[in-house]
Amino acid sequence: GTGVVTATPEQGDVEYLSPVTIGGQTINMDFDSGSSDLWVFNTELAAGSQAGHSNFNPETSTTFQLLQGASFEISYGDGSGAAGNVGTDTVNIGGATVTNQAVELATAVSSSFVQDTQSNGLVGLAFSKLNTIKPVQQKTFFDNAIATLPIPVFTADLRHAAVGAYEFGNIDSTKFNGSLSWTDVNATSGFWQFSSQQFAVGTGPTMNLAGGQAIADTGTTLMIADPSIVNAYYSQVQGAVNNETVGGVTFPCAAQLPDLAVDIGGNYMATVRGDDINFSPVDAAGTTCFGGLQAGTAGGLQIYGDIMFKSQFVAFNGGNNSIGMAPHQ
Ligand SMILES: Cc1nn(C)c(C)c1CC(=O)Nc1ccccn1
Repeated sequence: GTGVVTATPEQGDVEYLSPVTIGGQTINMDFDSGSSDLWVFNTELAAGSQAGHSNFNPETSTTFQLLQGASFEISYGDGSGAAGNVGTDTVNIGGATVTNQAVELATAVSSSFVQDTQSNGLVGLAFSKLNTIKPVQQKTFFDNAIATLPIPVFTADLRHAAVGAYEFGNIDSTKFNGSLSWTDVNATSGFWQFSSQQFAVGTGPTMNLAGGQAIADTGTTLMIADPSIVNAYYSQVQGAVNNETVGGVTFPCAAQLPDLAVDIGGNYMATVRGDDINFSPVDAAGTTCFGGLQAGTAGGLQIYGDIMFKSQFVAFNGGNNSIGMAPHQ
């Protein structure tokens, strides 16, 4: 069957949380199309790390089974990470159910996860080749569910400061304008990766980023793009500065931010709304704001995170490894 769950933004759209039922226990988790481990806060974690979180208890699940000798260790591009043991259990996401899903029980998590008490783990939705479980790599929820879904797709409908949805096995055409533009992804990296070689700032000319590549990553808050894009963009924003102390580009909160259009696989220019690029104030007075568009390394992989998803409805097709996009309804 299909599955649909709410995607509720944390304060400031830092991440989006969705209910996941593991062995009958419902836990709010962060769906991440940029990684491939399903790991959860749990009762094996040190009490200090458990504090404030919903913690899965493998002992009270009648369907949990330890995967003897299995472990995981994951680190994310922002330096955060988690590690621990592994079991299997029945995982139900809005009705879409997998009976033998690898559930990774963190015994160590980095401070950024401990501090974010709204989030109790991640559901990795990239390709299973990125799963970190050893000695035998395991499959993602989507990989395990795909054969049972009416269509081999999940969709992300993320909104600014409003409740959206993740859906498995169905594309709700009431959620986007017009029709989806489809692009083949290159799954070799394990990410939902596509070429992104052109961009335009506001009503300006289309500019080239030869060889540009990007991933669609619901687990990343911002939009990490090539410095050439970032510089071209903020050259159009009065008062934008690269603020070393804050760790990225800031500008006056009153600044008028242009839209940014980015190429998706050569088939579609996805427009990211300028006001979504005004991410958050960095000072109490709300005078200076932090940009939702920040620079990655020149020539590196670009990460189109939640800032893009707030403007674009995205369908992930695991049947033919493609991504569909259209502006939100
Ligand atoms: C890949 C990457 N490089 N850099 C600099 C960043 C910020 C990323 C994205 C990233 O770390 N995303 C993430 C973090 C925690 C949990 C899930 N996803």
